[in-house]
Amino acid sequence: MIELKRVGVTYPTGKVTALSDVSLSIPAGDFVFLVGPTGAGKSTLLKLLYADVRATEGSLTVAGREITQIATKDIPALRRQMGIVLQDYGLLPQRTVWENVLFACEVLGLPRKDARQRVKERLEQVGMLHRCDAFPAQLSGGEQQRVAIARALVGKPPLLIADEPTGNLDPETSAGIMDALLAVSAEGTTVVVATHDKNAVDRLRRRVIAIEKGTLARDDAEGQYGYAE
Ligand SMILES: Nc1ncnc2c1ncn2[C@@H]1O[C@H](COP(=O)(O)OP(=O)(O)OP(=O)(O)O)[C@@H](O)[C@H]1O
Repeated sequence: MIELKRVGVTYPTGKVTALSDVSLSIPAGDFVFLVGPTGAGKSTLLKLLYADVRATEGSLTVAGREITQIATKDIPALRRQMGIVLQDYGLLPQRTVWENVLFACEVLGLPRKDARQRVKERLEQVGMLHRCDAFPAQLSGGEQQRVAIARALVGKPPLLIADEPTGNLDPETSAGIMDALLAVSAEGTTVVVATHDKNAVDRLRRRVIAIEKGTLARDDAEGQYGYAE
């Protein structure tokens, strides 16, 4: 599903090397936590996967395609293969929960009848169907993040990328969000989650890839959070 070969990223601004010599392979269906101190390069690694930043060294394949030199015009097609969940939820404030998820279906060009069924299924899966008429401002952070996950998944993408999805949430709500991601993984979706959520990583004991100072420090099959902060 994901293959990085000796990938490096140097941002042009200030010549910051965010990643160097990172090689890793994530097979389809894997659930991976990406951990590491602030500034280690986790977001950069995720951004590479959805072609928001480009590799300046090495090569990478995502969802079966070589994307090292992907043309800008081909990026929307790549992103249709994945759901992306970020820390700030990114819901449209003027639209209801239902409309937010339906909008993602429209962007994907799904037939209307099919779309309604999928919106219902996904909101049910994340436990938010009962709030389908609410606007984002009427929801808690955890509820908004659940809706964001439903929206990311409505196109049934083979890959889900989440960047600190529980960053602003209390431990109990975070646990619920992580369990929702695990449920998605159980359906066969490949899930990659960058997180500082020690509780979740230690509780779920999944594959843990640790990045430190832009390099791959650790890759454990049933890993734990710990690294020197
Ligand atoms: N657009 C950019 N231009 C220049 N430097 C950047 C840019 N984005 C990130 N960096 C730098 O690249 C390095 C890695 O940043 P990145 O955001 O990937 O870290 P992170 O591990 O996700 O951190 P955090 O846990 O705080 O989110 C940092 O030194 C950061 O300052």
